[in-house]
Amino acid sequence: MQDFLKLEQITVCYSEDSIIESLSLQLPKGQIGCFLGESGCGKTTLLRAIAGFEPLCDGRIILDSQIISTPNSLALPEKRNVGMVFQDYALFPHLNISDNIGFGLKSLSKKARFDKVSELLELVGLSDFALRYPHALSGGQQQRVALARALATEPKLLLLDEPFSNLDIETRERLLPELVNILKKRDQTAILVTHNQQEAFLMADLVGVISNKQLLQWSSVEEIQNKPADEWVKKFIRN
Ligand SMILES: Nc1ncnc2c1ncn2[C@@H]1O[C@H](COP(=O)(O)OP(=O)(O)OP(=O)(O)O)[C@@H](O)[C@H]1O
Repeated sequence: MQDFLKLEQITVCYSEDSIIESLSLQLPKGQIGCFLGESGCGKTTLLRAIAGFEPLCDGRIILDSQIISTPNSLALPEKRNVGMVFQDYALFPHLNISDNIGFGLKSLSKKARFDKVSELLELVGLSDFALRYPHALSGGQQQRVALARALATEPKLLLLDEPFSNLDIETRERLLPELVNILKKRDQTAILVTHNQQEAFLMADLVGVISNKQLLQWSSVEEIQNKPADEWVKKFIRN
């Protein structure tokens, strides 16, 4: 399978301090990768570097055969065709839910835009909320709008930072297989950051365990569970 996303020995720093050091991985098209690791290990920083919000100190990032980050060049987030769902939703407060989801679809005809927004509203279970404004939705509902908005532009790569953290268990259990289903149907390549191992194991084709600035293992769920790379991964996975 052709590697669609390649991180080649990337180092990400804040000021003088490196947060991620010489990290490499490949993700084939249509696969879902997931980063796991203890709080503060750099999962979000890594996601932000892939999205183009953080420059690299070293290495390069290649997406669909295009170099999108090196220490000397950084394709802007909006130019690299990467969608991101943030922990804090980042919805437009002055737009209703339909317009939030359809924000990136202005080049479509009114009808095509309406159909696309309707499909996404249904996907995230918010068809009855199309005309509401973000402040009148629960945190979980806002998170689902953010997800629908990110999927709307059909990005080459979808990045999800703790996308389910504000959802109740029932919604999470309903949405998770639905999300995997829709990503797979669209051959959507995605990377997810989560604290929840169960979630990672249910969703991911490839799981990455990060600790001490390094990617300790990047492999299938089965391999992570049956052949952990070292004692640290073994202990972390069993926790
Ligand atoms: N803008 C910033 N400037 C300086 N240091 C930062 C900045 N953002 C994050 N850090 C530091 O970088 C490290 C990694 O943070 P990051 O948010 O990437 O971790 P994380 O694994 O996503 O954590 P969590 O699971 O708690 O969300 C932390 O030590 C954090 O304090």
